[in-house]
Formats: sequence, C-alpha cells, structure tokens
Amino acid sequence: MEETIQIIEKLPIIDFSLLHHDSVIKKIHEACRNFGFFHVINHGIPDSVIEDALNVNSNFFDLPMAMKEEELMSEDVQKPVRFGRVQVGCHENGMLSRDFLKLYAHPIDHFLNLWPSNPPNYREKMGIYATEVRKLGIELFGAIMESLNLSPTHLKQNFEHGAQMIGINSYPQCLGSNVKTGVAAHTDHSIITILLQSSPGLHIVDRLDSTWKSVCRIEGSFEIIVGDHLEVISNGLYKSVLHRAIPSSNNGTRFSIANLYSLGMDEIVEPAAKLVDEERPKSYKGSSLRDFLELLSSKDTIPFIHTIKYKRSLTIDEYMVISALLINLGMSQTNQFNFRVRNFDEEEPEKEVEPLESATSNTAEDSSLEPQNQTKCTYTPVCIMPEVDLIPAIPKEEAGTNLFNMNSDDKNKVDAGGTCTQKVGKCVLGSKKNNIRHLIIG
Ligand SMILES: O=C(O)CCC(=O)C(=O)O
Ligand SMILES: [Fe+2]
Repeated sequence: MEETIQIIEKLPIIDFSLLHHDSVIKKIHEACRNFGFFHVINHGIPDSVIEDALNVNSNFFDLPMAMKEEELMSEDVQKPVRFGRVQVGCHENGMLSRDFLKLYAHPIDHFLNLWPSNPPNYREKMGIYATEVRKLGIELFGAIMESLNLSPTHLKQNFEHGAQMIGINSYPQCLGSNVKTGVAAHTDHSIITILLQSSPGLHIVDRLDSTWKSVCRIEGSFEIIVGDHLEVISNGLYKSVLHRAIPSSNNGTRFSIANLYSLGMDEIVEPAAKLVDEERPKSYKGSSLRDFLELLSSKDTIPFIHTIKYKRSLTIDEYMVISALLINLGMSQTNQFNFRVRNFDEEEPEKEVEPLESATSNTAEDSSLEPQNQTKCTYTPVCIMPEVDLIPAIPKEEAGTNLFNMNSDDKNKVDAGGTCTQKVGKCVLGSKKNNIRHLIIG
C-alpha cells in the first residue's frame, strides 16, 4: 500500500516578472531560510519549450535499453554525457530505482554534439531548453545574492562562466515486486537547482516538524532547490534542502529535469566574506565542483556537505546538557556515541532544558555535572555539527532506514549525515544567543 504523504503548505511562490522588487527579495530570503525551496512562476519560458524538452526525453528513455547502454552507459562521473540506472535499497526496506541521463551543458557549444543523437531532434530541443533555463538561473542567482544582503553582482561573472549539469530522471512504473520508483533522500551539490517535474512526486523535509512532505506541482512553474554550495556561500544562513522523489504509481512514467548550477569545475566556493564575523565564524572550508565529483566517484557515501563543514568542540553548556542526557538514557559518560545538533529559528525565546521522555530525576543542574568534570570525561563525540540542518531531524518514518545509503553495523547509532536509525533521546537547549538547538542522540 502506498503511504500518504501530506502536501507541504505555504511553499513560497516567486513571481519572476517582479524579481527585483524589495518584497520579492524578502520573500526569496524567507523561502531559502525557512524551506530551502521555492516555486517560480511567470518565468517567461514558453510552454512549447518545456513540452518539447519533456517529449524528447520521454522518446530518449523509450529507446531500447541496449541502444542507450551501448552508447552512453558509464560509471565515470566526469563524463559529459552518461546514462545509467540506479537501484538503492533505502525506502521501507525495498529498493528505489530510476533511470537517468546526465548532460554537461555549459558552455553548450562544447557539449551539444556529445548529447544523444537519438531521437534526432534531441540536441535541438534540449539545447533550447538548456539555454533558456540558464538565463533564468543567472537572474535568480543575482536575486538570491541580494536576498543575502550581498551585491546582486556578487560572484555574477563566476556564476555566468560556471558549470551547468542537467540530470534527467525517468521513473517508470513497472519494476517488479519490492522495487519502487524514485530517488533516495539527498541534497544537491549545486548552488541552486532548477527542477521541472512532469507530474508530482517530489518530497522535501518540512523544517517545521521534520517530516517528509509532498511538493505540489504548479502548472508552468519551476521548482528551485537550495544546494550545498549556496549553503556554503551563505555561511550556513541558507541550508541545502533534503529532498527525494517517490512518484505515485498511478501517473504513468514520471520525468524530472534538474538543472544544477555551480561555479567552474575547479573554482573554490567559500562563504562570502560579508557573511563571516565573530558571531558567525566561517563554517565551511573551500571546495569545488571537482571535489564533489571526486567524492562521488570514490563511492564514499558521506554527504558532500559533511566533508566541507568545519566541526567544533562542545561548549560547556552543551557538554552539560549532553552529559545529563546520557545519564537520563542510562548510558555512562564513557559510552561512545554519535549525535547531531540542529539550530532552530534564532528569534525564538530562550528555553529551559525540557525533560526527556525517558527522563529520571537528573537534570542539567545535577551536581555531578559541574563544568570542571569536563576534563575527566572520556566520551568521544564522533561528529559534532552545530548549526547543521542538513538532516533537520530524523523523520519518524525514516527510523530504521538509510538516508544516504550508508551501512552501519551498529543500528543504534545515528551517524552524522549517515544512517538514521531510531530516536532515543531529545532535548531542547537555549544558548546565550537564544539559539534553540534540538539535540538528538542515538
Ligand atoms: O525527480 C525529482 O523530482 C527530483 C530529482 C532530483 O532531486 C535530482 O535529480 O537531484
Ligand atoms: Fe536533487
């Protein structure tokens, strides 16, 4: 039986024809901050261009498998044109499967003649689509820079000369038992992704309640996804959004066309200097698109963002709360564990430590938890990533499943960005800056 996923309400819709109005820039800011996502309408790309792009891709995926495999199947992620089929075991213990075609698309003259020659009008129609959507991406990038209070020309030239990769996904219906059509939870490595979906099926994690929600499809709109490299540029102010696609089984084959925009292949992306200060220290190290591709081809399953986020050690406040939690959970301080910390709306009022579901009488004020004990503590926080909201929390229905296709021997652990298993403890703490952090320990 198919699970019913609630539709996410109030996803911002940006009217592209009003892009540089102050109110729209503000709306973009809120969209990126609160959802990592927005719809764009009135973008000016003719319906016929969009329909043609969907049609030529549908015709391409309809070609006999042998033909696509022979010419285009490759495991080399740096190949400018690549066809493949992905099957991963990560949804309700079943498999998720999709076919994809990846195309390098900028500068288009370098790549167009490598794109599929079948169907015969593929290059022409997809060439037009790629060029039109690129213009949209450049405009949106400027508006997003403005929404960060940066100059609209910040990185403009770099973006204009940057990479564009197109990922076309085909989600056919008949896949056999225990195989569902879809793409597993992930964030995009891009700065932004402009996504076109032929029918609904995209899900994002709603940051308000940390559950998967379905994104409705607005006729004629594009979906804009905040990617990892925008998280970096914004120094964590905007977080890349965790998303997946699980098309329903009654809509026929679903297609999506994702246009992923990055800077140049070897260009280093770093937090904008204006967004780094004492309050908000630089949280990411420099990285390039090539770094991402190398990670991808290494088959290491750690999410890219986790490889570039600086880690820091605990503050005394955090140490005390974690110690209290461990005791409440019946663990000793010498237990080794993994955990993640997430930031919530900074404007929220400061909160006291809330009692745990499984709490006994111990609290953070417990005298055995004086800060001086910190030096004696031997527990090893394996991964501490304050203010990382990549996996905002563990969505309930994901318990026992694998968000990033990572395998963990210990099913009681939550690896940062890795295997999500069960929620065993939760507490809320407020720091002096009113940052509300939810702490989830597994
Ligand atoms: O098919 C979709 O809606 C999502 C595809 C996606 O997330 C991707 O290609 O990165
Ligand atoms: Fe994606």
